[in-house]
Amino acid sequence: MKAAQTTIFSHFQPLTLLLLFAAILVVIIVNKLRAAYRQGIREVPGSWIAKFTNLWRVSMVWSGNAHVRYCKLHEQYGSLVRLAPNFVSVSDTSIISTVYGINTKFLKSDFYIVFDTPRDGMNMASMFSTRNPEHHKTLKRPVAQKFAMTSIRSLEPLVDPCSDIFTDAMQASAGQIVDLGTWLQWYAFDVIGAITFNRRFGFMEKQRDIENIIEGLDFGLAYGGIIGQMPWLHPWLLGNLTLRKLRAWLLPNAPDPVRTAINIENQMVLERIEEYDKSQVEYVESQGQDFLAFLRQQAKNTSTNMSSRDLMNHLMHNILAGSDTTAIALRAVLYYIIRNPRVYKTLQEEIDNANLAGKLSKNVTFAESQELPYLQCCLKEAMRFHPSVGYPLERVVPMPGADIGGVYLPGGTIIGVNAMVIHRDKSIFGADANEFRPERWIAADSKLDVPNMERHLLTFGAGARTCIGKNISIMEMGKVIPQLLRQFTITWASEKPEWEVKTWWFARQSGLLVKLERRDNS
Ligand code: HEM
Repeated sequence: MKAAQTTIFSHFQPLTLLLLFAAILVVIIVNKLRAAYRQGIREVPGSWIAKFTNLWRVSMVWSGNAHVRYCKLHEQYGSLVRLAPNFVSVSDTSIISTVYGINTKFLKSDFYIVFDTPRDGMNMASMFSTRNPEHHKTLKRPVAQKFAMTSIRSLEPLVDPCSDIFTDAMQASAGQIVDLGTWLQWYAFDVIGAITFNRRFGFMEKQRDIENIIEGLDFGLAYGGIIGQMPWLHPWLLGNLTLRKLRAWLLPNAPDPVRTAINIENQMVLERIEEYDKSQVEYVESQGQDFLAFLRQQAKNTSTNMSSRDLMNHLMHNILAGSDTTAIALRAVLYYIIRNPRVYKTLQEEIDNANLAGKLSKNVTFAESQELPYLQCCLKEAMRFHPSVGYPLERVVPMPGADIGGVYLPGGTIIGVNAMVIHRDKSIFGADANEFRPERWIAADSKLDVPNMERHLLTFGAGARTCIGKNISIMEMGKVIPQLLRQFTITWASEKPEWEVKTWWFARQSGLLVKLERRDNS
């Protein structure tokens, strides 16, 4: 044994070790050079460091300024920008239908694995995060009907009590400075709880971050946004079940998105599933418009048995995909209205006239909101000016490669179009694309090609994987905003001239401090 050890050791003399390291270094350098100067992608301009390492891209998103940086990079380099050895950001809009369209061969990249959620000891892809088109179809089939326009109205009775709690709380705070951004987040979370499993989280009633849900999910977004740039790290970090347990044991008070998700599942969703299963007749008849009731009822009607894992996957996914996104859009609408007196006045007049004509119910309905054309323009313009997602929607170029914006990129290259960049494209949205101007969406008045603008509005993504919850959000916004503006005059009350935006996947705003004064209508 001793002799054997001596023999092995004798092979590793300093010179041998040095040669070994040198060989490894040469292999790494050669691989880096090959990746950097791969045919096709080498023609794409960008920072020279980005050719060699993903760290450049990580440093770019780390600051939370990606929404600004992406725009500047495209201004500097043009429609294709290389941000990493294997990643190209694209602002050439002619590729959108090929890359994102129905039956596309450009599949979601591994960026999305950071949004898989843990369940039963494994990481599980959701309808949003799955990279596999067949899996996507399987997940989408049972729920698609509930997201359809025809079903949206059935959700309104679940939304109305949330709007009342919200406006009542604003009544109580009238005249004081209110952090409207936080309230809109509480509102959006409570609405999504109500429509998903017929229970509000209670953020608005308790006026605080219950069970640190918001803190945990914020941390998850920052983690996902940064680690998603190097997704191969994820299995060694929060994607690793053992490491996660160790982290929770060592740092019990640190924000933990996984624990947050598990807490929501165990403390809220499971309880509702049990309640539903115990008294389903009463539940369905009295309140059964929510997603849980729909899925349980559908399984019963079709004699299919959706596993509790799949059921949980659908319900949790609604909560994760539909809360922050809507809160960001709501903040954007109100912020830009408040900061643009001309727009505010026009919108206020539209709402007041409709109200005087008896066209608005106590709880404004979705149908009524759609009869307010200027409001609809404000919603679109705010979501154009400040889309909720601030990163490119990443897709993988299929084998053997594809022509992207005039450059033939090899299969396996990751590309993505960023709504933040496209939405400021003057050739689509007009010379004043950098201004907030809802009138651009009025087809009769606008000198712009409005249908073309609609096609390039990427707030909800595009094509095969476009947002399935879009109508729910538009319904939510269309209902609450007129209700709020009918009751209050809202003014900017922060000492700072603007809000602050930090982007880690979602472009989240803070500092939306306002004062609400009661109006005669309240
Ligand atoms: C203003 C609010 C919202 C915005 C801005 C938004 C944005 C988006 C975007 C950009 C995508 C595409 C992501 C990609 O291609 O990588 C997406 C997908 C998705 N969103 Fe939304 N979303 C919103 C509200 C909602 C709501 C309320 C729900 C559910 C209740 C929801 C559920 C989903 C789902 C399930 C997908 C994946 C669809 C698929 O791959 O088939 N979203 N969303």
